[in-house]
Amino acid sequence: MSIRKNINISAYLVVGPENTKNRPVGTIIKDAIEAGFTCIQIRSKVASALELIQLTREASEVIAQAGKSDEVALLVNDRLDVILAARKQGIKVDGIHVGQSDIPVDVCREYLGDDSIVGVSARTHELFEYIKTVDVSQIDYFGAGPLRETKTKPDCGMDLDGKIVIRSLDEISELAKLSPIPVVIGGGVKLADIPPLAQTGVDGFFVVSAVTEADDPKLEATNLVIAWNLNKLNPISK
Ligand SMILES: Cc1ncc(COP(=O)(O)OP(=O)(O)O)c(N)n1
Ligand SMILES: Cc1ncsc1CCOP(=O)(O)O
Ligand SMILES: [Mg+2]
Repeated sequence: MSIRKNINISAYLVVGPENTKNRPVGTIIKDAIEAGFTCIQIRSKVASALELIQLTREASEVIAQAGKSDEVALLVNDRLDVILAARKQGIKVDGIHVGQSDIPVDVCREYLGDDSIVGVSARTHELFEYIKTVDVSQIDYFGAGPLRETKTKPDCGMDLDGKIVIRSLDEISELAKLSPIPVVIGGGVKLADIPPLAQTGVDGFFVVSAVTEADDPKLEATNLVIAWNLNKLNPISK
């Protein structure tokens, strides 16, 4: 079955070389996958296209070596060009994550094809109206948040007036109920947040620093996965 139909965003790592305290990205990804993470996104605002292709290749190999190419999705943030180039080189990349100012969803879908995953960051401004009304026919999940401000992405949750809007657990529960497609929540998420977040009914959490900056990334990733699995509600069927 295509990984798109089987998408699992319950434990989602976003990572790039600027996040790892100089440790190899591939090693952090390996730790996360062995800990049970279900989705990996390569995201770098500093790496060149060639570096991103190489990181994507390493991530894809790590997933394959773990025997999880059919269960752990590998996405690239923003860079449709990088995905197309990687695929041209025979690298298995499963899709893209784009935000509100990135390449439009219909273009991503056209170039990546029906078996690919296209994830989209939900709009901050008028979030609930957006979730209820946007055409989701080509979108596989919404990324939303933040739970709190985060130095990993200082503009996360920035409203039209430049203020950062954080989301309460009640708002996140509402989002889970309203969204016609799965929702993954990130931005400032740490281990202690997982039990209440898992109880909101969303489909998953995403983290950067909780894992990539941990003294022991594998242990932290393991604890995050265990906490999610112990506390998650039965997903709302969508
Ligand atoms: C899973 C997930 N959700 C949201 C984002 C943020 O995407 P975007 O708004 O495009 O911002 P950048 O990540 O490009 O800075 C994400 N990357 N992943
Ligand atoms: C990529 C991204 N998109 C929204 S918040 C964020 C960064 C989250 O980083 P952290 O988990 O370190 O707060
Ligand atoms: Mg983006």
